[in-house]
Amino acid sequence: MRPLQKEIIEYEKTKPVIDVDEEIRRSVDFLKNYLLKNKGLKTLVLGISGGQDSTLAGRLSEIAITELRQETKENYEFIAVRLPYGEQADESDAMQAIEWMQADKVVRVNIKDSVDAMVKAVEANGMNISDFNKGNIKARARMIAQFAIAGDNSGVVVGTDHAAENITGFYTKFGDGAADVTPLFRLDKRQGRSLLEKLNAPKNLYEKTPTADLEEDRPSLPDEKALGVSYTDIDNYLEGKEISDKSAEIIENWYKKTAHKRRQPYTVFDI
Ligand SMILES: Nc1ncnc2c1ncn2[C@@H]1O[C@H](COP(=O)(O)OP(=O)(O)OC[C@H]2O[C@@H]([n+]3cccc(C(=O)O)c3)[C@H](O)[C@@H]2O)[C@@H](O)[C@H]1O
Ligand SMILES: Nc1ncnc2c1ncn2[C@@H]1O[C@H](COP(=O)(O)OP(=O)(O)OP(=O)(O)O)[C@@H](O)[C@H]1O
Ligand SMILES: [Mg+2]
Repeated sequence: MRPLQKEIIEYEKTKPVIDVDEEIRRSVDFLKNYLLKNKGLKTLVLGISGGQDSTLAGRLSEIAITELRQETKENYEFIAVRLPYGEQADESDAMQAIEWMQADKVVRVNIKDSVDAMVKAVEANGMNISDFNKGNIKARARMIAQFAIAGDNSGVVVGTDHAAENITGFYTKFGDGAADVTPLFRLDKRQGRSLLEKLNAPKNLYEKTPTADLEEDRPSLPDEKALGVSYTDIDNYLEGKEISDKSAEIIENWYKKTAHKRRQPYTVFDI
């Protein structure tokens, strides 16, 4: 195994082989225990995009909340949040995911006006916000909405970060990277898919091509195209398998380049 590969696997805590039932239970119990240990917290809040990760994190959240309600007789709730930028091309997938996970409540916040207003206000200073940069504003607008909903409902924001995304830093810093609890941390992409399969999710949702879908110039751009490496290679790398030097180098470059996203802000004590 490559020396950095070993270090990354230890950091991401990915197992080469998982017991799917055990991992489902582990995530559900984690969410339940977190709410039970932090008295006053009653709600889990999560944006549902129609993609694999939020479908899984949403179903795990609903299972946790349903069990908590049954076991405590208290008013725990899971709020699924739709956060389209205007019209979303795969809106029907998002609604199918919400129906399947049986979310207690659905809230819809269209982020278009706030994102466009932010772009306009910044550009009024003579700057030009690129389509790529605007994509990160969209991810941060979604973060603001979810924290506002959590704030109004004694809730915490669920994040969908997992090993195969964390390793490449393929998320917006303080955007979708910002959350209170991340039940998928440790799992790679195919392991997440196997949890969804076990939970009897609709196949079209977990076999869908992963996309951040943040750019207007490149709609539904597959993550694998943006990253230059496949999730199969990333998963194999995280499971300690040998992959081509070319793919390993791409992964390790992303890992090094995005180190700043996996930590607290730098201070005078860091340099
Ligand atoms: N060395 C360093 N030390 C400390 N801070 C550093 C830094 N380099 C950049 N930064 C800071 O980080 C910022 C850049 O990071 P960031 O804003 O995240 O932006 P960036 O990493 O450039 O872009 C985010 C990437 O994640 C993808 N994404 C975003 C959201 C969701 C998903 C998804 O899969 O759903 C994917 C998106 O498509 C794009 O490729 C800079 O503006 C700067 O503020
Ligand atoms: N249009 C959206 N509406 C609601 N939430 C969203 C939307 N887009 C992104 N999100 C949130 O941002 C998270 C990060 O997006 P990401 O694309 O990594 O995950 P995903 O769409 O759930 O799965 P996949 O990686 O398979 O596309 C989502 O899991 C979801 O919580
Ligand atoms: Mg997506």
